[in-house]
Amino acid sequence: MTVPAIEIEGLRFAWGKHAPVLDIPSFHLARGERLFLRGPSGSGKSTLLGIIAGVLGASAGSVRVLGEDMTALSGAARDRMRADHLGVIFQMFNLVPYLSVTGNVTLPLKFSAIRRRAVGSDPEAEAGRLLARLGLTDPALLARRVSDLSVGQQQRVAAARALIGAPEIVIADEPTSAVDADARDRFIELLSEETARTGAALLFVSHDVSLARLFDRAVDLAEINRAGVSA
Ligand SMILES: Nc1ncnc2c1ncn2[C@@H]1O[C@H](COP(=O)(O)OP(=O)(O)OP(=O)(O)O)[C@@H](O)[C@H]1O
Repeated sequence: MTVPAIEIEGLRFAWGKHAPVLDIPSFHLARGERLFLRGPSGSGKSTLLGIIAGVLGASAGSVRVLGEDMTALSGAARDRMRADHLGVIFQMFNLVPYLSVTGNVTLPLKFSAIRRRAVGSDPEAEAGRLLARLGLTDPALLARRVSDLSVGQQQRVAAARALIGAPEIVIADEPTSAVDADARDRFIELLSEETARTGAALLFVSHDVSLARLFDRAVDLAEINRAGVSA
Protein backbone atom coordinates (compact mmCIF):
# COMPACT_ATOMS: atom_id res chain seq x y z
CA MET A 1 0.00 0.00 0.00
CA THR A 2 1.33 3.45 -0.85
CA VAL A 3 1.92 5.65 2.17
CA PRO A 4 0.16 9.04 2.13
CA ALA A 5 2.13 12.14 1.15
CA ILE A 6 1.58 13.74 4.56
CA GLU A 7 0.09 12.28 7.77
CA ILE A 8 -0.09 14.43 10.88
CA GLU A 9 -1.23 13.04 14.24
CA GLY A 10 -1.43 15.00 17.50
CA LEU A 11 0.78 17.87 16.29
CA ARG A 12 1.39 20.69 18.72
CA PHE A 13 3.61 23.69 18.22
CA ALA A 14 4.27 26.91 20.18
CA TRP A 15 6.75 29.67 19.45
CA GLY A 16 8.89 29.85 22.61
CA LYS A 17 6.75 30.51 25.68
CA HIS A 18 3.83 31.92 23.66
CA ALA A 19 0.41 30.26 23.50
CA PRO A 20 0.29 27.29 21.09
CA VAL A 21 -0.15 28.25 17.43
CA LEU A 22 -0.95 24.72 16.27
CA ASP A 23 -2.84 21.88 17.94
CA ILE A 24 -3.82 19.56 15.09
CA PRO A 25 -5.23 16.14 16.07
CA SER A 26 -5.17 14.81 12.52
CA PHE A 27 -4.44 15.94 8.98
CA HIS A 28 -3.79 13.87 5.85
CA LEU A 29 -2.74 14.64 2.30
CA ALA A 30 -2.99 11.79 -0.22
CA ARG A 31 -0.42 11.11 -2.94
CA GLY A 32 -1.19 13.25 -5.95
CA GLU A 33 -3.91 15.21 -4.15
CA ARG A 34 -4.14 18.97 -4.70
CA LEU A 35 -5.27 20.58 -1.47
CA PHE A 36 -6.04 24.19 -0.63
CA LEU A 37 -5.48 25.15 3.02
CA ARG A 38 -7.08 28.43 3.97
CA GLY A 39 -6.56 30.52 7.06
CA PRO A 40 -6.40 34.21 7.94
CA SER A 41 -3.12 36.05 8.35
CA GLY A 42 -1.36 34.94 11.52
CA SER A 43 -3.34 31.69 11.87
CA GLY A 44 -0.27 29.46 11.58
CA LYS A 45 -0.17 28.42 7.91
CA SER A 46 3.51 29.25 7.37
CA THR A 47 4.36 27.63 10.71
CA LEU A 48 2.60 24.42 9.62
CA LEU A 49 4.40 24.39 6.28
CA GLY A 50 7.70 24.95 8.09
CA ILE A 51 7.04 21.88 10.25
CA ILE A 52 6.03 19.74 7.25
CA ALA A 53 9.16 20.87 5.40
CA GLY A 54 11.32 20.03 8.41
CA VAL A 55 12.53 23.59 8.91
CA LEU A 56 10.82 23.76 12.31
CA GLY A 57 10.57 20.97 14.89
CA ALA A 58 7.19 20.09 16.46
CA SER A 59 6.62 20.38 20.22
CA ALA A 60 4.64 17.09 20.19
CA GLY A 61 3.04 14.63 17.79
CA SER A 62 4.10 12.96 14.57
CA VAL A 63 4.47 14.49 11.12
CA ARG A 64 4.97 11.73 8.55
CA VAL A 65 6.18 12.84 5.14
CA LEU A 66 6.12 9.92 2.68
CA GLY A 67 6.06 7.64 5.72
CA GLU A 68 9.08 9.21 7.49
CA ASP A 69 8.33 10.84 10.83
CA MET A 70 10.04 14.22 10.50
CA THR A 71 9.88 14.74 14.27
CA ALA A 72 12.05 11.65 14.84
CA LEU A 73 14.75 12.64 12.33
CA SER A 74 17.93 14.63 12.97
CA GLY A 75 18.19 18.10 11.47
CA ALA A 76 20.48 16.75 8.73
CA ALA A 77 18.05 13.94 7.88
CA ARG A 78 15.17 16.43 7.69
CA ASP A 79 17.24 18.60 5.34
CA ARG A 80 17.82 15.52 3.15
CA MET A 81 14.10 14.66 3.05
CA ARG A 82 13.33 18.22 2.02
CA ALA A 83 16.02 18.33 -0.67
CA ASP A 84 15.03 14.98 -2.17
CA HIS A 85 11.25 14.90 -1.87
CA LEU A 86 9.78 18.38 -1.33
CA GLY A 87 9.50 21.33 -3.66
CA VAL A 88 8.85 24.46 -1.63
CA ILE A 89 7.54 27.76 -2.94
CA PHE A 90 8.21 30.18 -0.11
CA GLN A 91 6.06 33.19 0.64
CA MET A 92 8.97 35.54 -0.11
CA PHE A 93 10.25 33.15 -2.85
CA ASN A 94 13.77 32.96 -1.26
CA LEU A 95 15.42 33.15 -4.67
CA VAL A 96 19.18 33.75 -4.83
CA PRO A 97 19.31 37.35 -6.11
CA TYR A 98 22.70 37.21 -7.86
CA LEU A 99 21.97 33.99 -9.81
CA SER A 100 20.26 33.95 -13.19
CA VAL A 101 16.74 32.64 -13.63
CA THR A 102 18.08 29.31 -14.89
CA GLY A 103 20.67 29.19 -12.08
CA ASN A 104 17.91 29.53 -9.51
CA VAL A 105 15.71 26.86 -11.08
CA THR A 106 18.50 24.26 -11.26
CA LEU A 107 19.75 24.97 -7.71
CA PRO A 108 17.84 22.09 -5.99
CA LEU A 109 19.70 19.63 -8.24
CA LYS A 110 22.97 20.56 -6.53
CA PHE A 111 21.57 19.25 -3.24
CA SER A 112 19.84 16.07 -4.41
CA ALA A 113 21.17 13.14 -6.44
CA ILE A 114 17.60 11.77 -6.63
CA ARG A 115 16.35 14.94 -8.31
CA ARG A 116 19.42 15.08 -10.58
CA ARG A 117 18.66 11.54 -11.76
CA ALA A 118 15.01 12.42 -12.35
CA VAL A 119 16.01 15.32 -14.59
CA GLY A 120 18.57 13.43 -16.67
CA SER A 121 21.54 14.74 -18.60
CA ASP A 122 20.39 18.24 -19.51
CA PRO A 123 19.22 20.16 -16.40
CA GLU A 124 19.16 23.51 -18.19
CA ALA A 125 16.84 22.15 -20.86
CA GLU A 126 14.49 20.86 -18.14
CA ALA A 127 14.65 24.26 -16.40
CA GLY A 128 13.77 25.87 -19.74
CA ARG A 129 10.86 23.46 -20.28
CA LEU A 130 9.40 24.18 -16.84
CA LEU A 131 9.84 27.91 -17.22
CA ALA A 132 8.19 27.79 -20.64
CA ARG A 133 5.24 25.83 -19.17
CA LEU A 134 4.94 28.63 -16.61
CA GLY A 135 5.02 31.28 -19.32
CA LEU A 136 8.67 32.44 -19.18
CA THR A 137 10.25 31.83 -22.56
CA ASP A 138 12.34 34.87 -23.49
CA PRO A 139 16.02 33.68 -23.52
CA ALA A 140 17.21 37.16 -22.53
CA LEU A 141 14.96 37.04 -19.50
CA LEU A 142 16.23 33.60 -18.45
CA ALA A 143 19.82 34.90 -18.41
CA ARG A 144 18.97 37.87 -16.23
CA ARG A 145 19.63 38.14 -12.53
CA VAL A 146 16.47 37.06 -10.82
CA SER A 147 16.33 40.23 -8.72
CA ASP A 148 15.57 42.18 -11.94
CA LEU A 149 12.30 40.32 -12.51
CA SER A 150 8.78 41.39 -11.60
CA VAL A 151 7.07 39.79 -8.60
CA GLY A 152 4.85 37.66 -10.87
CA GLN A 153 7.89 36.48 -12.83
CA GLN A 154 9.77 35.67 -9.61
CA GLN A 155 6.80 33.61 -8.46
CA ARG A 156 7.07 31.54 -11.64
CA VAL A 157 10.81 31.05 -11.14
CA ALA A 158 10.15 29.89 -7.58
CA ALA A 159 7.55 27.44 -8.90
CA ALA A 160 9.90 26.04 -11.56
CA ARG A 161 12.57 25.60 -8.87
CA ALA A 162 10.09 23.70 -6.67
CA LEU A 163 9.01 21.45 -9.55
CA ILE A 164 12.41 20.52 -10.99
CA GLY A 165 13.38 16.90 -10.45
CA ALA A 166 9.75 15.88 -9.82
CA PRO A 167 9.57 15.89 -6.00
CA GLU A 168 6.62 13.88 -4.63
CA ILE A 169 5.25 16.85 -2.68
CA VAL A 170 5.05 20.51 -3.64
CA ILE A 171 4.12 23.01 -0.95
CA ALA A 172 3.35 26.63 -1.68
CA ASP A 173 2.93 29.56 0.67
CA GLU A 174 0.86 32.03 -1.33
CA PRO A 175 2.39 35.47 -1.26
CA THR A 176 0.00 38.23 -0.28
CA SER A 177 1.67 40.59 -2.74
CA ALA A 178 -0.35 41.92 -5.62
CA VAL A 179 -0.33 39.64 -8.61
CA ASP A 180 -3.57 40.31 -10.50
CA ALA A 181 -6.39 37.77 -10.13
CA ASP A 182 -6.19 36.39 -13.69
CA ALA A 183 -2.43 35.89 -13.47
CA ARG A 184 -2.82 34.19 -10.11
CA ASP A 185 -5.50 31.77 -11.35
CA ARG A 186 -3.38 30.95 -14.36
CA PHE A 187 -0.35 30.40 -12.12
CA ILE A 188 -2.27 27.94 -9.94
CA GLU A 189 -3.64 26.11 -12.99
CA LEU A 190 -0.11 25.68 -14.33
CA LEU A 191 1.14 24.49 -10.96
CA SER A 192 -1.74 21.97 -10.87
CA GLU A 193 -1.02 20.75 -14.39
CA GLU A 194 2.66 20.21 -13.67
CA THR A 195 2.02 18.39 -10.40
CA ALA A 196 -0.61 16.25 -12.16
CA ARG A 197 1.97 15.36 -14.81
CA THR A 198 4.47 14.07 -12.25
CA GLY A 199 1.89 12.73 -9.78
CA ALA A 200 3.07 15.11 -7.06
CA ALA A 201 0.79 16.14 -4.22
CA LEU A 202 0.23 19.89 -3.94
CA LEU A 203 -0.41 21.70 -0.65
CA PHE A 204 -1.20 25.35 -1.29
CA VAL A 205 -1.91 27.76 1.55
CA SER A 206 -3.52 31.17 1.28
CA HIS A 207 -5.81 33.53 3.14
CA ASP A 208 -7.84 34.01 -0.07
CA VAL A 209 -10.85 31.70 0.01
CA SER A 210 -11.74 32.50 -3.62
CA LEU A 211 -8.87 30.25 -4.75
CA ALA A 212 -10.43 27.11 -3.22
CA ARG A 213 -12.33 26.34 -6.45
CA LEU A 214 -9.04 25.61 -8.23
CA PHE A 215 -8.21 22.56 -6.04
CA ASP A 216 -9.42 18.96 -5.46
CA ARG A 217 -10.16 19.69 -1.78
CA ALA A 218 -10.22 22.73 0.47
CA VAL A 219 -9.66 22.77 4.21
CA ASP A 220 -9.97 25.67 6.61
CA LEU A 221 -7.08 25.65 9.09
CA ALA A 222 -9.61 26.51 11.84
CA GLU A 223 -11.40 23.17 11.13
CA ILE A 224 -8.32 21.10 11.89
CA ASN A 225 -6.49 23.35 14.38
CA ARG A 226 -7.77 23.40 17.96
CA ALA A 227 -5.32 26.17 18.93
CA GLY A 228 -7.53 28.59 16.99
CA VAL A 229 -5.12 31.52 16.84
CA SER A 230 -6.43 34.36 14.74
CA ALA A 231 -5.14 37.70 13.62
N1 LIG B 1 9.68 33.39 14.18
C1 LIG B 1 8.62 33.58 14.97
N2 LIG B 1 8.79 33.82 16.29
C2 LIG B 1 7.72 34.00 17.11
N3 LIG B 1 6.44 33.98 16.69
C3 LIG B 1 6.22 33.75 15.39
C4 LIG B 1 7.29 33.53 14.46
N4 LIG B 1 6.75 33.32 13.24
C5 LIG B 1 5.41 33.40 13.38
N5 LIG B 1 5.08 33.66 14.67
C6 LIG B 1 3.72 33.80 15.21
O1 LIG B 1 2.99 32.60 14.95
C7 LIG B 1 1.66 32.90 14.53
C8 LIG B 1 1.40 32.23 13.19
O2 LIG B 1 2.24 32.85 12.20
P1 LIG B 1 2.32 32.29 10.70
O3 LIG B 1 3.34 33.08 9.99
O4 LIG B 1 2.47 30.81 10.75
O5 LIG B 1 0.85 32.64 10.17
P2 LIG B 1 0.28 32.65 8.67
O6 LIG B 1 -1.09 32.06 8.76
O7 LIG B 1 1.24 31.98 7.76
O8 LIG B 1 0.17 34.20 8.35
P3 LIG B 1 0.30 34.99 6.93
O9 LIG B 1 -0.89 34.58 6.12
O10 LIG B 1 0.23 36.42 7.35
O11 LIG B 1 1.59 34.60 6.32
C9 LIG B 1 1.54 34.42 14.54
O12 LIG B 1 0.91 34.80 15.75
C10 LIG B 1 2.96 34.92 14.50
O13 LIG B 1 3.10 36.14 15.17
